[in-house]
Order: sequence, then structure tokens, then C-alpha cells
Amino acid sequence: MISSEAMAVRNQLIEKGLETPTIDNRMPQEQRYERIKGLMTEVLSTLGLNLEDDSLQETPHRIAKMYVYEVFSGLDYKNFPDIAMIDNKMGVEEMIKVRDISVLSSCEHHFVTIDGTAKVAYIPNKKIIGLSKINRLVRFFSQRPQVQERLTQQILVALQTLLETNNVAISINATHYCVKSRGVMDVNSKTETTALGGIFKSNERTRAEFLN
Ligand SMILES: Nc1nc2c(ncn2[C@@H]2O[C@H](COP(=O)(O)OP(=O)(O)OP(=O)(O)O)[C@@H](O)[C@H]2O)c(=O)[nH]1
Ligand SMILES: [Zn+2]
Repeated sequence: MISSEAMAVRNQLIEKGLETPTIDNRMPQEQRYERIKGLMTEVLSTLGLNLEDDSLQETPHRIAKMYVYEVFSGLDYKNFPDIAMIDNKMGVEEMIKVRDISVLSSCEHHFVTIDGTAKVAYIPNKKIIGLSKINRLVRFFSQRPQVQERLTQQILVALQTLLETNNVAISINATHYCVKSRGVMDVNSKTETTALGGIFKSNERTRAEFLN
């Protein structure tokens, strides 16, 4: 079942043109897994690998399981985290900032790892979010084929929707293994993306407090 929070976030992303481009192929998870397993068998044998070898035998199964149930599980809103919100009874008016949130995602151009950290901040309105739920949201949207810019925006919009305020900011600093382990093979470069909402965009001091 897809929760009402997940539906609200999804609708906002669609409205803002930020949803991950997907097609509705109506294939249940188990069927997706079976199909990918068969197709990966083709890929591996086309590469010339011997799938009768005991180490390689289960690799099509492992890859299909990893795609459907692990690294791309965020394509399915049924896996959207349960979000615990609490009323801002204590009247918090200052910035809440969480740093060093792990970001492990996959680049949609090459299907290899994006590895980094996120910093998230918000100024509460009527609601406060359970801290671990910020990490879970980051993780949900990371578990999709991604470009870092879209990932950053999706987390911003999700938090804005759930917290019922525009005053949210996020930055992600990440290494792209498609840049590091292949292609240009730059082992040092990192990419920083930022998405600012509400007062984080309009007020220089608030923005500076977040960015520094
Ligand atoms: N903006 C952006 N680009 C990304 C991201 N992840 C990967 N890319 C880039 O996507 C581009 C794809 O370029 P292409 O020329 O189509 O692919 P390619 O031939 O494999 O390119 P090289 O990586 O330069 O070898 C590359 O420049 C990647 O570095 C991302 O999160 N954001
Ligand atoms: Zn890439």
C-alpha cells in the first residue's frame, strides 16, 4: 500500500516536473526480478562468462535481486518510509541542521555508484520531523537511478511537503564512480549540489548560516 504522505510527495514532484522519468509497466516486483534475471544471464554470457562456474552461477539472480529489492527499490512508492511527525509544541523557530547523512546512489547514465554525504536544514513551522526520517528520505530517493541535481531537488520537495514549509535547504557532496573508475578517471573530483527553499533562498544570512 502507498501511504498518503508518499502520494502527496509524489504529486508535488510530478507537478514540479521533478519526478524520475518512469513508465508504468504494471509489472509486479517478482515478475521484474524474474525478467531481469533472464536478461542478465544474456548479458553475462554475451560477455563470454561461463555461468556454469560456481561463483558466477548465481550472479544474474544477485543482480536482479539487487536492482529490484535493493539499489532501485526507491522507484516503488510502496517503499516510501513511514514518517513520524511531531507538533512543534515547543515553538522552535531556529534552524535544525543535520550533517553527514550518507548518500549512496546510482548514476542513471552508467548505473555505477554515487557516494557522498548530504546536509539538510529546515526552520520548523507547525511540525517537526523525526531525525532518522530525514536519513530515510535521503535513502529512499537515493535508491533510484539518479542525477545528483534531481536527487537534491527531490529531497527538498519531499521535506517541504511533509514539513508544510518552504524553509528547507539541502546540499549534497558526492563522488561519481562514473567519473572516478571509468571514462575520464578523475579520482579526486567531487560534485556539490544545493537546493534552497523559502528563506534559505531569499535571506542572505540564513543561506550563509546553512552553507557555512
Ligand atoms: N549533471 C550530471 N551529470 C552526470 C551525473 N552523473 C553522471 N553525469 C554525466 O553524464 C554524462 C554522460 O555523458 P555521455 O557523453 O553521454 O556519456 P559517456 O560517453 O560515458 O561520457 P564520459 O563519462 O565523459 O566518458 C557524463 O558527462 C557524466 O559525467 C549527474 O549526477 N549530474
Ligand atoms: Zn555516470
